Amino acid sequence: MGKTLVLAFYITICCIAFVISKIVISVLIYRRWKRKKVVFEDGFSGGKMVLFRASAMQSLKSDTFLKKTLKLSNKDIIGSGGYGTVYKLTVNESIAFAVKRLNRGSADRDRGFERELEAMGDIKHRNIVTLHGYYTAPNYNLLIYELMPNGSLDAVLQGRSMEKKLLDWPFRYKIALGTARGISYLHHDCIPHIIHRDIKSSNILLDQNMEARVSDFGLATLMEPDKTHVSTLVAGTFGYLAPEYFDTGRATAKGDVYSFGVVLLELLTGKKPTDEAFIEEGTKLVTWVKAVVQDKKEVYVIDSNLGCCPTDEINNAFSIALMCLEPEPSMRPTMVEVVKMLEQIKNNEVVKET
Ligand SMILES: Nc1ncnc2c1ncn2[C@@H]1O[C@H](COP(=O)(O)OP(=O)(O)OP(=O)(O)O)[C@@H](O)[C@H]1O
Repeated sequence: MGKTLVLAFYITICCIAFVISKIVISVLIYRRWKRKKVVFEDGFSGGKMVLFRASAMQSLKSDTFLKKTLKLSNKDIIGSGGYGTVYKLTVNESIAFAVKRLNRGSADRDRGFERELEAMGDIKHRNIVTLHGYYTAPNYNLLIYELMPNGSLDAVLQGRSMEKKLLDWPFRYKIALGTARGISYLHHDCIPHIIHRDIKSSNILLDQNMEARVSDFGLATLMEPDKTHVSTLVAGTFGYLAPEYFDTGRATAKGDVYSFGVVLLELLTGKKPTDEAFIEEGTKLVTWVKAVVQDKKEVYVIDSNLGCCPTDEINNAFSIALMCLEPEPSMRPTMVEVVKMLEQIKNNEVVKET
């Protein structure tokens, strides 16, 4: 009787394990299928369009989409950066995309396009802009993203895209936390891990709910799990780069943490790290804020548009920013720790140095 029971127990365990393994395999196959591509060749211009299979793309006919993409003109431009121009592609009243055009010809730009595909091809996270597909032609490449209706954080902070006063402390806190979660996902959950290398307010886009989405992976570096750094040529944006990067040329996750610290200061003070006033005075946003915090005068430097906000929350946010901006990289928290500390702010817990 005893033996029969033991046997029945083992058989049950085996059956459950079998069913669970089948479910896991099915989920993996489904996820891979979802990311499968629909490829559309364009005989006329010699280009190739690849659309990732996702719900947003399913209702679209690739040839209609391709025709609309090829018709983009100056009137559709919504932004431009050092590497390319961004257009709004309207499919119909309810569906629109952002299309970034990168002219080919320089190895730098081609490499940026490849990096973006490598890094973003498989990512799906609520705080990272989704890449829906791409188009590659002999003279240029296009990247097709979901459209972020509220534009970039720097435009909002500088009052270029919507009323700055709308961006009060609860919104800024939400943006800081969302950005931190997005970077934390890249650093800790993606395999291989991803170092963004160009975290700055113009690369943080805002969706219809003012939720932050990290974008622009043109400089991103994929890092094998056992590595701590990747050697690169100095690239990134002045004002956001960690000091050690100039000496070592090494891209590390702690470099992204530093850049995030600068963005957090921008959110708190409303000042641009590249503000000419700092250059004229021979200082930097980071140095200026450090002196202010040392004198316990945070309240005098916060952006007046933050509205009425709890002082302890603001002081804690300043402390987190300064931890991220530690000159010694090993003293900076990881992005997982940053997320935790930011979450503690709303739980009224005192943020402690890590
Ligand atoms: N998915 C998107 N939805 C809405 N607007 C976007 C999107 N992607 C980019 N933009 C707009 O286009 C602008 C330019 O973006 P882009 O990534 O080319 O350059 P950048 O980050 O501003 O500068 P650089 O690439 O030189 O560092 C952004 O600041 C933003 O306003």
